[in-house]
Amino acid sequence: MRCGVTTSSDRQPLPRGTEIRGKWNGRLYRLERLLGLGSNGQVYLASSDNRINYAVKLGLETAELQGEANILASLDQSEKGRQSFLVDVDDVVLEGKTVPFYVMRYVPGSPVKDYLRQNGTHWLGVIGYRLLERLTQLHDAGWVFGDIKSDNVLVGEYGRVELVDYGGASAIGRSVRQFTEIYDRGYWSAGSRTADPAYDHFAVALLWLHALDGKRLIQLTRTLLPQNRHPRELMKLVRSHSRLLPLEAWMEKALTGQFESTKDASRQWRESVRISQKPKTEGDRVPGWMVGLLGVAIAISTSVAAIWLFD
Ligand SMILES: Nc1ncnc2c1ncn2[C@@H]1O[C@H](COP(=O)(O)OP(=O)(O)OP(=O)(O)O)[C@@H](O)[C@H]1O
Repeated sequence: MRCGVTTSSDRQPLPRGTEIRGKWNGRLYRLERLLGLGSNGQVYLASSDNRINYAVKLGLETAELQGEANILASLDQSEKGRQSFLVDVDDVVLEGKTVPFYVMRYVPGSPVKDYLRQNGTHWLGVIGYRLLERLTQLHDAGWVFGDIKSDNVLVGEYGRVELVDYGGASAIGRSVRQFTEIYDRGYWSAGSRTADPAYDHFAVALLWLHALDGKRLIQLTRTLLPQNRHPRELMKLVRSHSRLLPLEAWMEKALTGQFESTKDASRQWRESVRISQKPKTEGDRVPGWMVGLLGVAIAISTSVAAIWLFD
């Protein structure tokens, strides 16, 4: 969990149009707008060489930022088939102070909770599947994401899913570096904080509970005595929610660490969604194109195919 020490996020955001030039590598970035304030730093959408597709993270804690950049570099190394995420690491002098920063590929999209609110919960099947596919790649490369939560799971056009904030990623077998309390299996007495794929499966289940039934989840965390925090309490929420009930078996396995692998979690998700999409009444019917979209995501998992579907 993050400790609440003072960091650059407590500082006023830098005005739009601020230019920063790296002290060592010399690249110039123009900060276009603030994307997010984290406990560790400020993240800006930025342009360089007239391309607006960078996210620059500025912080005051050199060690912390350097640690995050190192993780991103190792991830790029172990996931060679993917487009690199880390672009640059440098320092900039601002008002006489040296401020470390690193530059990432910009990920367009909205936090998954907002996306489902704006576009409808019928997107859950496709988004959930794509999230599990991304986690499969990460786990196969030897990493656990750790800090899964709505702000870190961004959904773009046609339900495309990308993770941000890899600062919390941990090598499998190490302790989870960073987590958010209500998503943490340790908090719910459901297992250790050792990084294994099941740690992420648990957090994915909490993500769906939080996104679809946030009020009751928060209420539960406020009223339960610590010794009563347990997956069975979470399952009571699942069983009494019309959207989550069809995913009951999947949610139970995720909350109790019963998937053999993330591939297995992904396969069982697909199966649960397929069954839950069978309409019980006419009004229940999931749009045909949505079923098709999941089918195509499964077959090829590329957005090109999704765009084609809409043409
Ligand atoms: N590469 C990116 N592309 C787009 N948005 C991003 C990117 N990286 C971060 N963000 C946005 O900035 C926010 C804060 O960034 P980040 O999570 O890295 O900071 P943090 O200090 O680790 O935050 P937290 O305390 O919330 O974990 C993210 O929630 C996300 O909305």
